[in-house]
Amino acid sequence: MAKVDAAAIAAGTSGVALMENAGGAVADVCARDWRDVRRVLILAGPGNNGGDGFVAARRLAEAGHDVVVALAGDLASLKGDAAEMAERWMGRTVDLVEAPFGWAELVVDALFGAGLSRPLDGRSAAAVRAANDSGRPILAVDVPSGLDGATGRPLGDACVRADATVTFVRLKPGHVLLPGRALCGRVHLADIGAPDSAIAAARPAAMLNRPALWRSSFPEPSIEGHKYSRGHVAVWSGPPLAGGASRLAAASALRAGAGAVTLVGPRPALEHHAAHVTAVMLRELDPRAGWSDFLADRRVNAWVFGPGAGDTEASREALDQGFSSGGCAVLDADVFSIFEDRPEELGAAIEDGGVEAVLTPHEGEFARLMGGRVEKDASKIDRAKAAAALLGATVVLKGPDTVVASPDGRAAVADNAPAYLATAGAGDVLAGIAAGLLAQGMPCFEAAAAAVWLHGEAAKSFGRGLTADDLPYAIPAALRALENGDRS
Ligand SMILES: NC(=O)C1=CN([C@@H]2O[C@H](COP(=O)(O)OP(=O)(O)OC[C@H]3O[C@@H](n4cnc5c(N)ncnc54)[C@H](OP(=O)(O)O)[C@@H]3O)[C@@H](O)[C@H]2O)[C@@H](O)CC1
Ligand SMILES: [K+]
Repeated sequence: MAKVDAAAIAAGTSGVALMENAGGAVADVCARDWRDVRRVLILAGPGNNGGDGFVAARRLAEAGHDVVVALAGDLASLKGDAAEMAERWMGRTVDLVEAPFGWAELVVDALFGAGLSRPLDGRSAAAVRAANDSGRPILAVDVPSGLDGATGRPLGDACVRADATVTFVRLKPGHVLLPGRALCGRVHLADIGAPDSAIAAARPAAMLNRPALWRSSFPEPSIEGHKYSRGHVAVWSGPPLAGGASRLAAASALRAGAGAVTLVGPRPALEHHAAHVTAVMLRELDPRAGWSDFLADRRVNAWVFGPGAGDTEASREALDQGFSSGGCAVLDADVFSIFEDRPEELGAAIEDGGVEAVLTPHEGEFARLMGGRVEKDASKIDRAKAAAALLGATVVLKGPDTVVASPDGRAAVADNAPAYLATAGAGDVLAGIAAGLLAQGMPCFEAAAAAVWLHGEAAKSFGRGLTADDLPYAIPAALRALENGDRS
């Protein structure tokens, strides 16, 4: 944002104009979302975030509100645009320690924004705690004070818990990554007049995971096609009593549009599968040849390994065969135990086999695989990107804010997963959807991002009470939402 700011100013939009628009947007949200509120307390910090607060104070007072500004520090030490805006404020200003929380009906948090450089302490930490404890609604300017907008994590113990946040130009990682997203409340994005050329000057760290990002490569079934032209997915099945996971993946790959899906495994496991599946095919494993012959069949376009596979000798052997046969692969679950603390070796196996791989670890599996190689304080976006670069694969770092990262540096963050999607087996479904899309020719990053989005939409269409068993049946509703252009 500092780059955008500088480029906007160089292109002729003054810093004061940007600040006027930013503060104006805050006042507009106050007036719109808190229509009946009259008494507004504005907590203003020592930098430009505080400057936005002074503009909002003036605009709200002009609109007839009773406004008090509680300033951290003294007026004389304000600088630049913030000093200018403080000068234009003709109303009441008190010291932060005298902030009248009891009087206020709404608190605007303009203490710290993008310039937060260390944990809050002393008077600002006390003010933030008092604001949170006041029971008054809080509207944060840019980011809730105390939150690191780049990582989505508070820098220390004290952080504003806002009901709503107004940010400018573009969302920041902290508005979508957790716990930041929860601390922001409803997020309003305001255009403050930064020209497009200035915005283009900054490369975004990530995109929101929306259909616009991958829709152009989403597979469209052709009327002239047949089942194999829509792709064939092979799913490795582990031992009989762990079969549910691979079955969920297989059913989901089919629902995502793969023309054919086969579960491959030892006979006792297939006998269990046979009691459950109909459209999914079963292929008994040749105890001598393994599944490499099957994968070598040119009609298998994508394979899934991990769900319910088990960390056994047979599993390791089958995974090796998978790597040697190349193709597209979704690697999940037990793959991360098999390669515990050995991501370089997993990366080498992917590279040597010429495999186009999508890896789908949750945080625990990610830590198991990566050991200490990725800085744990880095943002979830940066951690996923670092792993993707090291592994030479698309990494889907799962959670309520799933990040998909490509080795080429692109990343997408999902914000559409409902809380009840955190249920046993949901990850197996995600792996299956991704494989179904890969088999239809979608590139890894796009397939992974689309799978994550569809997974979230499927869950939402089903609603609460969802189990992973329900998810494959809910995929058609998500595909319909995509077709109808919802949320694109
Ligand atoms: N294009 C845009 O997006 C636009 C952005 N705008 C707005 O500008 C905001 C960014 O402004 P900013 O850079 O001045 O930083 P800001 O957050 O006000 O804080 C810096 C001050 O706080 C201090 N400080 C830091 N941490 C501290 C701590 N823990 N405890 C105590 N002090 C601490 C720090 O001191 P220092 O670290 O230098 O010692 C410095 O004095 C942005 O969020 C948005 O609201 C709009 O106006 C216009 C267009
Ligand atoms: K703030």
